[in-house]
Amino acid sequence: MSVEKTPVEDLTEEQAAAELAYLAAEIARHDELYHGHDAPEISDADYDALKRRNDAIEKRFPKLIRADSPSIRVGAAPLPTFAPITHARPMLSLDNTFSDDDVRDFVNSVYRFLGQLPDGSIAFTAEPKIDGLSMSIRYEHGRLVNAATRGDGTTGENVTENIRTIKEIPNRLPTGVPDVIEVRGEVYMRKSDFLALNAQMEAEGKQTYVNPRNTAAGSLRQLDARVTASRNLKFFAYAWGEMSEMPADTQMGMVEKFKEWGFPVNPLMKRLNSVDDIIDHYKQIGLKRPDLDYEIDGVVYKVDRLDLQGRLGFRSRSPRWATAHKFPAEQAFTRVERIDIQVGRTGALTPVARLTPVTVGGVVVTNATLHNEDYIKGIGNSGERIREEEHDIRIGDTVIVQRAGDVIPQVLDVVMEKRPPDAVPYEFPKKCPVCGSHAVREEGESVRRCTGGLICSAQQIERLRHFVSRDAFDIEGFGDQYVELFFAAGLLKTPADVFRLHLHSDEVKKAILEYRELLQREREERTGKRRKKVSAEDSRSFEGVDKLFASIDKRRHISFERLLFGLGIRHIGEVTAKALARRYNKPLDFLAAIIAAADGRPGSAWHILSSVDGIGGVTRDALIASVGSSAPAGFGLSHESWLSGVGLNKKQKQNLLSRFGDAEGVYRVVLAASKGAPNPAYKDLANQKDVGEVAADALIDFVTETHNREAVDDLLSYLDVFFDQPASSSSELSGKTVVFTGNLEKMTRNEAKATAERLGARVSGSVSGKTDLVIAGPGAGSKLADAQKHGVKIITEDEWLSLIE
Ligand SMILES: NC(=O)c1ccc[n+]([C@@H]2O[C@H](COP(=O)([O-])OP(=O)(O)OC[C@H]3O[C@@H](n4cnc5c(N)ncnc54)[C@H](O)[C@@H]3O)[C@@H](O)[C@H]2O)c1
Ligand SMILES: [Zn+2]
Repeated sequence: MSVEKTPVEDLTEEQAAAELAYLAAEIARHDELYHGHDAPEISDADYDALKRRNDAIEKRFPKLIRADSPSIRVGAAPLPTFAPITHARPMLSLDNTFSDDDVRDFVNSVYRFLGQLPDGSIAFTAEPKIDGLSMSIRYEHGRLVNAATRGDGTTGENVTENIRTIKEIPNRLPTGVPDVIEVRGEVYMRKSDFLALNAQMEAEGKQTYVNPRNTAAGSLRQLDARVTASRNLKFFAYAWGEMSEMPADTQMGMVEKFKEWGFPVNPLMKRLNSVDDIIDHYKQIGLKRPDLDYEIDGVVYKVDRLDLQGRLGFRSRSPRWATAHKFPAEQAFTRVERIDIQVGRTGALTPVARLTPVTVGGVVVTNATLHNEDYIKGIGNSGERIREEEHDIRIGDTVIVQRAGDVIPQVLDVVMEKRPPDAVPYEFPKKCPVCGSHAVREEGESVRRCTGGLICSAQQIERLRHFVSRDAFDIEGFGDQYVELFFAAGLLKTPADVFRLHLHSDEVKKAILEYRELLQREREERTGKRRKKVSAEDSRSFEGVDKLFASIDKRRHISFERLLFGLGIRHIGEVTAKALARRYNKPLDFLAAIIAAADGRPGSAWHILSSVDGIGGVTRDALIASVGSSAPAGFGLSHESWLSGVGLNKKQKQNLLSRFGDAEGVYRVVLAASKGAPNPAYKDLANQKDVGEVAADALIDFVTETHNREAVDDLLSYLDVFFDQPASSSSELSGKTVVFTGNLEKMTRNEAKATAERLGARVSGSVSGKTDLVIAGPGAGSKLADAQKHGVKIITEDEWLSLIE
């Protein structure tokens, strides 16, 4: 998704520096994902756009070029899993060109650099840019001695054993080959092999691969060379590293030699002089692209004569004598058969278009994400149009999909001429397709979310993890694995199930045992070693289970604020939970307050009116009051004179008129707002410190969902909820600011903090003149020194404990 960016010419130096820092980190991250892990997060086109932005900023602010700039780095550091190999000559990247003009510029720059007129006398080779993984293979005395990936250009990964499994790559060379040669080229996977592999994965119920490039890279960088062998990888030779002797003096001549020596070379390579011929060859290759059995992402041009290449030399990350002319992102037409809604772990509803399968760049595309309901309508994240009016996406529509590189394809546009006459605008569901709870969309958000957090199976794992976590119910020993394990075993669905686990103690133990066996089997498969079987009688294995039940039991006595926070209601963080717990001191009061507030939840007109610039709460309420007392239209009072009578200043009046058209428009909105104005109960809830409207709305959404109330009632039947006493003002500590530092030995930090707060103290993270007391455990450092400096009283943990007794 594109975000509006400040044009490079408008950036201040400060903004430029900040953006370069961001881009350096972001591009390095994508390099690592792409080159290091063969698992990119963004498309190549998006990645290239980041690089271009970086280059443009650096061009305008050359002083700001960073030492870690992506314009001077290649690839990503080799993985430590493989032994490193330092390349005898660096393996560089290529400069990119995207338009015909860029190609002209490249050719002209070559002539200029060599001090020649662009008279067409210099020959260039043009060959497909294979989308694979570059490799340097070293032969000594005709024998393959090692092979390395590019890595960061200087050091690559030793993958010799894996390379030996590729049949196309000779192990021995014919006689007459120079003593030392390094042949470089691209390892790739054929599209047909890729599709067959995916078909097999699917048949075995396994995860399929995304594209041939990442699959080739992943297949090659395997610790077990047998896996590589099973993948039928291929190779094209097109470059070289160290050569003890040069067998040719042109690029073309070198590639011909490689062919003679038994290496596969690409048949579409040509030698050309004029820019027009070069561009024509690019187009020819582009036309053949869909029929080639390997993926290519452009055409590489290189100066043919090696002596000229030598004079042109290198920039920091690429040769000056070559460039890669990239193809635009690949697109195809297909039909939207269905729109499915997926519910994520946080409850977000994401629409996915199910497409008639279509091949885009060798990859069969069947799905495309539609992001959210606005995207379907053609509206972007900031409310801007991303497609023409009426080009909303409908079931039955023929659409243009783009697979800009590797990630999930996008639907670019709708072909209106092919829209079936009966296609209707897509109606986004208002209910969660997984659990049936209502799905709400918050003001200013594009995402619609399921409110049935506790009972929605799409979200349950996430909620349960949160429920048992440190800051919520704090159940000792209940880690994420247990949550997943018990969930999978059907023992744990809602929070109340946590307190029922001990009733299924045998099943709990069985689940844990099976899990341990699985871990052991995996370990054995990895290491090839067998171990003693874990036995059910092994009592030690289950020591932990009884402990777990004990720590669950301990938490049946729980504070209201932890309970509230533990439910994982959206926007109810610790601070808000605490504020609510302080305000209400019976669960029923709390529930009643929310139900009363639900009836008085303001309508959208009220929100719209509140959002007009310059209209604060007082003015808004005055406007609303005025429509209640005098009804203009019916009593001969014009809308204009009504508006003038409210007592607005000029600016406010202007803003209202420009937002709602005319006085009548303003009147209508105010009237609607008066009907949907918040009631006192809502205001009371939302106006509390640390609560606010967003949290109030989330609470209402949660409580008004029957399923949630049932789940909470169920939970409450196991709990003994206590409400923190309002801070007793008689306590010695009330109103004091305290700081804990060093290691506390008898209580956790959280416990210490909670007790201090219960006694009315404020807990701060740093010592200042305002601090009243520092509790220092062993290992206290700078805070202790600060306390001494400010003359603050310092006590030990034991002294603290006796103080609070
Ligand atoms: N999606 C992402 O997150 C992400 C991240 C990093 C890189 N990338 C993609 O990877 C590429 C950038 O990586 P790069 O630095 O390797 O540059 P590059 O792929 O643009 O060009 C250099 C490489 O081209 C290869 N190549 C293929 N055929 C060739 C031929 N005939 N002659 C010479 N070289 C040939 C070589 O392996 C060489 O190393 C871009 O396509 C970029 O979009 C994507
Ligand atoms: Zn749901």
